[in-house]
Amino acid sequence: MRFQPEPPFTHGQAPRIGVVWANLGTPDAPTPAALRRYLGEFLSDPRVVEIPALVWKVILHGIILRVRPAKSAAKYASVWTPDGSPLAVWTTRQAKLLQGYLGERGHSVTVLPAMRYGQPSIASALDALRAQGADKILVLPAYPQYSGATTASTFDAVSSWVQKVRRVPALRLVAEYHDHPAYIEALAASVRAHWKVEGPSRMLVMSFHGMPERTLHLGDPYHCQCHKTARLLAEALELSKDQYRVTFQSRFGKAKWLEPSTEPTLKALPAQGHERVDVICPGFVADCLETLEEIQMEGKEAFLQAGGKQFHYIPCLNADHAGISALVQIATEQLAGWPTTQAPNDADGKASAARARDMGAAR
Ligand SMILES: C=CC1=C(C)c2cc3[nH]c(cc4nc(cc5[nH]c(cc1n2)c(C)c5CCC(=O)O)C(CCC(=O)O)=C4C)c(C)c3C=C
Ligand SMILES: [Fe+2]
Ligand SMILES: [Fe+2]
Repeated sequence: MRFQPEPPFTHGQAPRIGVVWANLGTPDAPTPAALRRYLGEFLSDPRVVEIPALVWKVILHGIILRVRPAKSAAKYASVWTPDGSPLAVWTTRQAKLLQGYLGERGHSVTVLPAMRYGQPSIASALDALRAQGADKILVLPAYPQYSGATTASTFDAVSSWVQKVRRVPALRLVAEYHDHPAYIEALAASVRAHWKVEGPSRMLVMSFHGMPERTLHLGDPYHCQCHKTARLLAEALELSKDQYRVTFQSRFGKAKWLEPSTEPTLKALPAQGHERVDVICPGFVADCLETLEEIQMEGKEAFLQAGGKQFHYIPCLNADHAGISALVQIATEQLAGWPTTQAPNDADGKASAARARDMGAAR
């Protein structure tokens, strides 16, 4: 069958509005086998690695998937929690909180977490929302800054699902929110809260996930959006230019990536007179391998070994009240015009009355 069967429909069923809170995905265990599955899917996405397919297939299967899974599994094991991978734990919790906060503000919507790679897949979240009767769905990626590798790839997954569905719901895709005042203020509040306990820092490093530099020249707005987020955050914190740095982490492969790189920057700071550094990762809304292992563990070690004395990692927004409130504000603006404030019973009553009338007229 070309199009999958529609979920059962009962006349009078209240239409629902759904939100998909979409993140990258993470392995389901910190083991080489799970990493091979995860990296195999992730790194086969042409949005992530933009080199000719055949050449990449040979490198990926011949080298990378033989070597990297064991190394990455050991890194994941160092941050794994009793409830699973931090990225999965936070993303699930954030979806629940988002639905709860939206409900408290009178918006009756179902929010489901989804992962671009692994489970729960974007298609399964969209199927689940359709099964609940959702005829309007907002897709909110967990990426404030747009990039082809992340945001566009999420939209690709939505579009593949659309091509298999008979009754396609109304869809809205949120492309970016890198300069949204509520998101900037949530980040600023998290830094201020940290400084209230630890005292202010003379150097704040804002570390974003890297991308191949070529994507910048090809017109990907990611680099520009990271810099705008950083500038707005610095302004909110009243930092002068010499009190913060914008860096890029998680380099992959041999191509040139965006500069400056986080680790060399951290290593250079002590010689420039900085005994203390505070690091925040504003592009990640949830702590994950890249923030916990690469920054909080490896970054700290690099800074201390280079002569630094105090390394402070400022966690991602995670389940932070201001962070979730910012996401609620972003979602609410994007849901504008959709009847989210209609009480389900009310909607149910109106829908069944209207349908009964339609059916009567049709007979
Ligand atoms: C060519 C490779 C990669 C590109 C391009 C890339 C872009 C990119 N990634 C994120 C966010 C995350 N990446 C994470 C892990 C991760 N990223 C890559 C490679 C590329 N990322 C790899 C191989 C991995 C897996 C870990 C490893 O083996 O090193 C994660 C963490 C996932 C987790 O499970 O915790 C996130 C989040 C962004 C935002 C981005 C482009 C802007
Ligand atoms: Fe990545
Ligand atoms: Fe990494």
